[in-house]
Amino acid sequence: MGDFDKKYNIVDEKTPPHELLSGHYKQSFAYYTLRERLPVILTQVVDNLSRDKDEIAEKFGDGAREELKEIVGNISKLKYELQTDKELTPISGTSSDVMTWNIFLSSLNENSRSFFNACWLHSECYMYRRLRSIFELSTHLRDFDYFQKQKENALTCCTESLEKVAKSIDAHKEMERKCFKDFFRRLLKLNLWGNRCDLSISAGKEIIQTGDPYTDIDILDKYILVDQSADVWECVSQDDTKDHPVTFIHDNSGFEIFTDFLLADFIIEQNLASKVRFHVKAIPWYISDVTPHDFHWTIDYLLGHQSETLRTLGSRWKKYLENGKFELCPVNFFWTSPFEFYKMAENDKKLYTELGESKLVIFKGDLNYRKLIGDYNWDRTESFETCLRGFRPSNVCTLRTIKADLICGLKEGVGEELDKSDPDWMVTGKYGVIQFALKN
Ligand SMILES: O=P(O)(O)OC[C@H]1O[C@](O)(CO)[C@@H](O)[C@@H]1O
Ligand SMILES: [Mn+2]
Repeated sequence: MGDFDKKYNIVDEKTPPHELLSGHYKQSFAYYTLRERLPVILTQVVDNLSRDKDEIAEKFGDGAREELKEIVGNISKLKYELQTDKELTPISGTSSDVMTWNIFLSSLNENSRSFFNACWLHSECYMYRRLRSIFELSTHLRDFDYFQKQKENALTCCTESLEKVAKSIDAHKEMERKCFKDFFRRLLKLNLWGNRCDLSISAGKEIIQTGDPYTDIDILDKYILVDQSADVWECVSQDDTKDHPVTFIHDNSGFEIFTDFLLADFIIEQNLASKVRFHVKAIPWYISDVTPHDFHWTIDYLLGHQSETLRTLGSRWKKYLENGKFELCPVNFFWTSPFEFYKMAENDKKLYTELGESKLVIFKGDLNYRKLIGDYNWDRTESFETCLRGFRPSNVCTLRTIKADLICGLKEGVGEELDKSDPDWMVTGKYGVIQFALKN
């Protein structure tokens, strides 16, 4: 265990003998994120509020216009605290997660309880949680989603591509059952690359998906550093588990959630599982993460689209929601807590048990990956199973494009090669992994 880790009370028997990622290290991506990326994200929220103030006042009333001034002041205060590495003070708010957050914060050692000295995962989640409190404590804007417009744009700006993908998939569906394995693996890869499109990495600018990513998908295979898609197929195609759901832990709105639905659709159509469950975030999170509103909005948007292909998909998915083949799980604050997933069994036993009912749980994206293996400087060849530290409530799959400097499960030499050929390979989202672990 590094000296730095010893400063934390969060150390327990599952803590690996590696350094934590933290803004404390000036050459790190954590430092760059806290110093450059997060202040920009806060500034953009302020800019968007001022740009949209008339629209907001129209929707939430004149009281909201008045409150906006105070809200902007509080966001600036949060930005100042972040930039000057202030202490992570208790969260105020009315939601049921406030107490858990504050107990967690008070468990951190005093000398590591600040933005740049805390573990990166914790201080970054903390910033998004504090931002939410500012609105939560207001009278008129409690339910306002300050990232909503960006999330909606992320879908509406790529409908051409959505249509192409959907058409191309339909054409391929006519295949024989013996080819379903390849078809499924392609959908899985499409779903992986859909994760390139999150908004927090681009500080809120849309990443426009063009072309037909389904047909082009094989070209990207060279960027998949670990490909266990065959194991995922093995798991999902087991006949004796088809009465068990497949569960998605969603990540981003826009193109990504569309590809989540395409994969879920295939699972239902091919009767691989009787239902697909979806978990989303309870509050606006990391700009693009899906909330219940985004989930329904996406399906309704497709349902009302002028493209017949998209309308057909939208109405099928709406029907699945009505007949229970798709199930949006009740919001759970565990997903926006500071906890790594190995802590789920002790912090939310019910959720852990519920995930255990599934034949497969698919964790989408970079942040979920960080919570699966923890913000540690793992040996890059360490096995995925080891890094999960016991968190295997069910068969677990992760589809993650690499946007943070932590990874596991690589073959010997792969990381070193990339360090030389593409020094930024861990933070651009250009590379991805499909990793899988069997239930405990
Ligand atoms: O939407 P995702 O894939 O979880 O990515 C979230 C973003 O947050 C980070 O994990 C930290 O800022 C990035 O590395 C990534 O850009
Ligand atoms: Mn995200």
